[in-house]
Amino acid sequence: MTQAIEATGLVKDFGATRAVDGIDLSVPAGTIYGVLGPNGAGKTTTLRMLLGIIDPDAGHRTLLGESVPLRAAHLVGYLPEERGLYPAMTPREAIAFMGALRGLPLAEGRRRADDLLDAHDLGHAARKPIRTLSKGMAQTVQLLGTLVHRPRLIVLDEPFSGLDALNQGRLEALIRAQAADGVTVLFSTHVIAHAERLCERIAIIAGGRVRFEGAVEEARGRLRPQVRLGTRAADGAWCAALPAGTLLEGGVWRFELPDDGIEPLLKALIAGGAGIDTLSIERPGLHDAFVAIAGEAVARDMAKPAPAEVAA
Ligand SMILES: Nc1ncnc2c1ncn2[C@@H]1O[C@H](COP(=O)(O)OP(=O)(O)OP(=O)(O)O)[C@@H](O)[C@H]1O
Repeated sequence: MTQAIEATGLVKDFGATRAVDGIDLSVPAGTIYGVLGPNGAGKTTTLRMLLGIIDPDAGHRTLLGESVPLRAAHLVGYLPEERGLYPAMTPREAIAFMGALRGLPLAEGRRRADDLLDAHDLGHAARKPIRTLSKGMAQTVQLLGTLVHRPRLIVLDEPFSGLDALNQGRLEALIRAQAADGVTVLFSTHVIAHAERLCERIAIIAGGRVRFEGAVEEARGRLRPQVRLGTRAADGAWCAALPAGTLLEGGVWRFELPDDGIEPLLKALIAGGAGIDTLSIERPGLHDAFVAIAGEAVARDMAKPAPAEVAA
């Protein structure tokens, strides 16, 4: 199997609302894959359909080779967007319980829970009621419960929301470690930076549709590198050599890298006595690519926190 997940033409309506409007995506086995989109884009509904928690109104999906996704449930770990653990349970019991729900014997679950909690600096809290833990600690416990049965595919819905910077960094490390072990990781996010740092491939979703699906590098490659050039001379005949569309911003020329590279332009500037002060050539980031693909309005919506984050 080369694809951990394949979906074609997924559609889901809730009453008069079309939450997902014909989504295709494929997640290669062993990759870290990001589903990016603003709140309400249809990410959660898509993940739930992929996992078999809800059925699509139209379309097909295959999960770890199973056309009935629930048949692969024991090989899958899922962290839902709504977090919640029984407050009276201990982390050790909660993790073992979550493993048992995926077919792991309880005794083995407890053993693994102890190891996982120790490895994540939570050994001291293993036997305390969850209600006494901080929110970040409880979220880590839930995540460990998602991993305890050693799934081959992990699906995390907005896993970074509600975590402080330290715990976000830890979660990034954990996702990388899982992928290094050959586990496929699929996560949704409305924060482009997390996807840029972690993902090989992404789907950009807005309004229930996929606007882009493919490698992060391919998305970034859709935009040309940007050149910033500072010159000592304010103008001269050499200005004619600057590409069409060049802007002057705060005394610095800004333009897209020409097809034939920077050298012919530099020769013209040197010959014309422009006096080169500063020069930088920058590859566009995923944020710029996102704006080009999905538009400014969707990119602005991405910056808005999820309702759950506002309430937190
Ligand atoms: N069970 C439901 N009943 C009615 N409408 C729903 C239901 N679930 C989702 N929707 C609607 O479907 C659309 C997509 O929601 P979805 O939760 O999939 O988006 P999302 O991208 O995950 O956003 P968020 O991160 O805010 O959850 C939204 O308009 C939402 O209000």
